[in-house]
This record gives sequence, structure tokens and C-alpha cells, in this order.
Amino acid sequence: MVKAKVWTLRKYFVGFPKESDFELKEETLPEIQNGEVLLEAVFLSLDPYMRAVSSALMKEGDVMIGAQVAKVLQSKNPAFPVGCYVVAPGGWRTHSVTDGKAIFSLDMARVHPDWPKDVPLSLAVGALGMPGLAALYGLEEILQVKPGEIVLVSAAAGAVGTMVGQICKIKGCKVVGSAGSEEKVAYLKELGFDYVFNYKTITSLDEALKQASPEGYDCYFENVGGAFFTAALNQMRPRGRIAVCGAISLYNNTTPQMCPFPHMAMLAKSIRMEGFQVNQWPEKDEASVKRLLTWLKEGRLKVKENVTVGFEKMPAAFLQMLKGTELGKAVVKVE
Ligand SMILES: NC(=O)C1=CN([C@@H]2O[C@H](COP(=O)(O)OP(=O)(O)OC[C@H]3O[C@@H](n4cnc5c(N)ncnc54)[C@H](OP(=O)(O)O)[C@@H]3O)[C@@H](O)[C@H]2O)C=CC1
Ligand SMILES: CCCCC/C=C\CC(=O)/C=C/C=C/C=C/[C@@H](O)CCCC(=O)O
Repeated sequence: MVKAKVWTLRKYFVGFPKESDFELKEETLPEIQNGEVLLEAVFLSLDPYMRAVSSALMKEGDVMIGAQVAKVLQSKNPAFPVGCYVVAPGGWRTHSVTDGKAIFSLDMARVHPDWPKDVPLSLAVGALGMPGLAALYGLEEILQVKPGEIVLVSAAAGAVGTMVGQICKIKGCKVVGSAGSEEKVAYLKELGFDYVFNYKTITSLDEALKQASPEGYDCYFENVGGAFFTAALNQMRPRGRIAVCGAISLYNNTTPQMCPFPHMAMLAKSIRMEGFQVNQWPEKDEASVKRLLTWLKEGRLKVKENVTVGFEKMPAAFLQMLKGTELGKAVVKVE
């Protein structure tokens, strides 16, 4: 009989989450049934959506949702044989019995069969997984960026933003990014961003956006929402496009956002704005991961991870990720 350690949502988050909102428990797992597998987690992903959807998708006492890279220990599902590695929506668990169906987004998938031995498996929940795919689909499916266009991305030093900027350069765009520390600004310049500014130290967001691109922006890859969105909207060029990937500045709000309504600015310049979820193009995922892997091997993509070791540190690492001060995709290595 396999015992799993699990982190549950003890109390719904109010404002910024606290360590006391979580509780570590032990679960005895059932025998696997037809179509199911027994998984052992290797890396667990920590992502902002876990805060954003916590009250909509979880009840108090539920295991925290989330994706993990896991090894198949037992299998009654021929698509996932024993010994293979998968990216599974297993939640914050060391072990799980699952049919691989996600509560929120992407179903279980095998780590790409061409995954090279020298590429860390943790990237399957990072640059070469959900955040990398969100960047790629936001740019290709929603914004449909073209060479020579000017793209703005907020939260540019995050897991998604770093990929957005680098893919923009691969596609021949000019890319402007915003980030919240000098260390992040320097890193984004290293990655090839054309212009980066620290949104925490400027005196006027409008002026900073104008200075970064006096001719305005064809595309805005939106990750933060709030006042940054309003300022960015005002700097869009006629027929500009906005992809709403996230709104991280709003996730801990306890009252609805109050900011200027976008209608007049959108009307005046015929702006198109579209939200999206990374799971909208499942038929493209395998080929897309392969493209990201190729770009990585060619040295056209650089990646950084912030790995915390120890399953018991999940809540602390989650809070650290939400603070947004660290560089690199937040991942927990089980041991
Ligand atoms: N639609 C989809 O399918 C997907 C959407 N997302 C969304 O993409 C966005 C980025 O995610 P990801 O890159 O994985 O996250 P990361 O945790 O890697 O980075 C997020 C960054 O956001 C910035 N940030 C944090 N709090 C605030 C705040 N209050 N105001 C402004 N910026 C803040 C921080 O950088 P700094 O403040 O230094 O700039 C932080 O590093 C999120 O909104 C997420 O929900 C992610 C994946 C899929
Ligand atoms: C309910 C309103 C939607 C709000 C969306 C919030 C933020 C956007 C975002 O960050 C989306 C992220 C998508 C993540 C997908 C994760 C999957 O790989 C794993 C899901 C785990 C599970 O389903 O159990």
C-alpha cells in the first residue's frame, strides 16, 4: 500500500496567502484501476494561477492543484507505461493514483519522446511546458506577431515573460519588457530584449512606455492587469492587439479592481483584446514543445529556474513565488 504526502488548502486565502493556509497530510492510495497509473512526483510546479483559481476550483480541505513531472511506478494505461515520465495534473502530492484528467487545464501527457538526457526534466513544467507554451500561443495564435512589429510584455522576467521576449526576437520583432528589479532588468537585456525598464523606480509609467517606444506598440502581451494595463492601452498603435494571458497584480485583491474603463481607448484606435488559456490548442502541444526544445538546443532560448528542494517547503516556495522577487521559474524538487 502506497502512502502519499499531500499539501491541502486548510483555509481559503484572504489577500496574500499565509503558510497557515496550508496543511500537510498523509493519504493512503487505492490500488490502480483500468486506465489509471501510480505516479511518483519528481518536480512540482508553482504558478500564479494556483492563487487565481483557488476559490473557484478548490474547497477548503482539498489537495492544492498543480502540475508535476512524475515517474510512472505502476500502470494500467498503455499510453503511460511503467518507467516513463509524465507531466501530470497531480496536485501537491508526492504520489498519486490518477487517470490523468486535469481539474483546471492540461491533461496528463508524456514528457516528449525526444527529450534529450542533458535537458533537465523540470523544464517540462517550465520553459518547455505550460509557461513556455502560453508564451508561444499568446504570440502566435492570439497576437499573430509579424517581423518588425513592436511588442510590449509585462512581468517580463517571469516564466512566461522571459519566453515571450526571446520568441519575439526569434520572430524578428522589437520587444520591450517591464520588470521589478535592477537584477531582472539586467537579465532581460542579456536575453536580448531591446528595451527594459524597472516599473518600480520610474516616476511615470506613461512616460516610461513612451520613452521605450516613441512610436507606440503593435502588440501587448498582458500579464499583470491594473494600472499597468491602462497605461499600456494608451500607448497602443491603431489596430493594436492585446493578448490577455494573466493579471497577476489582481490575484490577491479582496475587492474588485477600480480603474479607468477601456472602451474609449479601444474604440478610438480599433484595438483588439483577447484572453486565452494555454490549453486551447492541445493538438499543437507536442509539435510546439518540440519547437521550443529545438530553439533551446540551438542556443536561441535561455532558461533559468529557481529550484527549492524538499516537498515540505511547498507552501514557503509558493509564497516566495507570489512575492515575485526571485528570478527563474519556481519549481520544487521532491528530495
Ligand atoms: N493564460 C494562461 O494560460 C497562462 C497565464 N499565465 C499568467 O501569466 C502571468 C505570468 O506568469 P508566470 O510568468 O508563470 O509567473 P512568474 O511567477 O514566473 O512571474 C510573475 C512575475 O510577475 C511579477 N509580479 C508579481 N506580482 C506583481 C504585481 N502585483 N504587479 C505586477 N507584477 C507582479 C513579478 O515580477 P516583477 O514584479 O519583478 O516584474 C513576477 O516575477 C501570470 O499572470 C499568470 O497567471 C501563466 C501561464 C498560463
Ligand atoms: C477561473 C478564471 C480563470 C483565471 C485564470 C487565471 C490565470 C491564468 C493562468 O495563469 C492560467 C494558467 C494555466 C495553467 C495550467 C496548468 C496545468 O498544467 C495544470 C493544471 C493542474 C490541474 O488541473 O489540476
